[in-house]
Amino acid sequence: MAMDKQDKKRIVLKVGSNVLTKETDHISRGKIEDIGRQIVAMQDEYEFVIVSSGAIAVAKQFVNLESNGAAINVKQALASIGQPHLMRIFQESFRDLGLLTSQCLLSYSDFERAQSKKNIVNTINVLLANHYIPIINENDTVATDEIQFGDNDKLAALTASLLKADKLLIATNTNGVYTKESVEDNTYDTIASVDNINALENEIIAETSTHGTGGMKSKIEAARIAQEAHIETWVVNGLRDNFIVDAINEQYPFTKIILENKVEPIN
Ligand SMILES: Nc1ncnc2c1ncn2[C@@H]1O[C@H](COP(=O)(O)OP(=O)(O)O)[C@@H](O)[C@H]1O
Ligand SMILES: N[C@@H](CCC(=O)OP(=O)(O)O)C(=O)O
Repeated sequence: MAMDKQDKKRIVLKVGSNVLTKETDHISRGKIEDIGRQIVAMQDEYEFVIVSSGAIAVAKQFVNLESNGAAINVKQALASIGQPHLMRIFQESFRDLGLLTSQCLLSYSDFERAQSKKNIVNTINVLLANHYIPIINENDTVATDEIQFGDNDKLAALTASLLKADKLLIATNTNGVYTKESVEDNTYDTIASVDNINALENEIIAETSTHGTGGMKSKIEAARIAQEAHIETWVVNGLRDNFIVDAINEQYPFTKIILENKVEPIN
């Protein structure tokens, strides 16, 4: 039996540049189709809001900007060039699967103004009620480096908390957060479930991947914001096919950052 809209679980899914490029120099249509197919498979039970990076990565495949200006402004210009291409790829790929898309560009300062917050919630609720999938990115042109340009992990967490999401999924290029020791000896053991964010922070090494911006640090900071809003965060491996459905069915290792003092049931 199909569920009422109100009964659907709301997932905010953040996809990083590395996932969208599958760690290459090009945006992967195949990955965007993989995300779309999973949304179709789950749409009776879940509604999705996507926070997508990739504007800079997509622009880099077309242009090499000449500039003596600050590196941040070059990135902002690249984002401006890449964003419409990124949206076109989402729109075309999702349309072929029968999914409707929309674009929302948000800034951190929008989350500090009551009226803006109200408008974000109301707009996104209208979109979802009409079966449009909101695809959010930071409004990179107006972003400033003081507020950490390029940290879509935090943007996704603020969005999840504003929209009262049931879960925040951060898709990256690892099987979640690995223990520091296992990274150092190349065995890569995933921390399956954790409620203590301070302890988790100690596992991070200062490293980002080829296209990545915030590294694991910004994902854990995002999880802290989500946890404060009583939302569980899952750090999942977006490079795998079917990574959302398989995470829900616990078919590969990933990290759950659960609410504080919540004891996980023993299977
Ligand atoms: N403990 C850890 N476990 C897993 N990845 C880690 C850890 N510490 C740092 N990292 C780094 O964080 C990267 C993911 O973040 P990032 O490069 O910003 O990717 P994204 O584009 O998905 O946001 C990993 O590829 C890895 O290099
Ligand atoms: N807004 C930028 C992305 C910044 C960002 O957070 O990147 P990532 O670490 O890959 O999630 C873009 O669209 O390229």
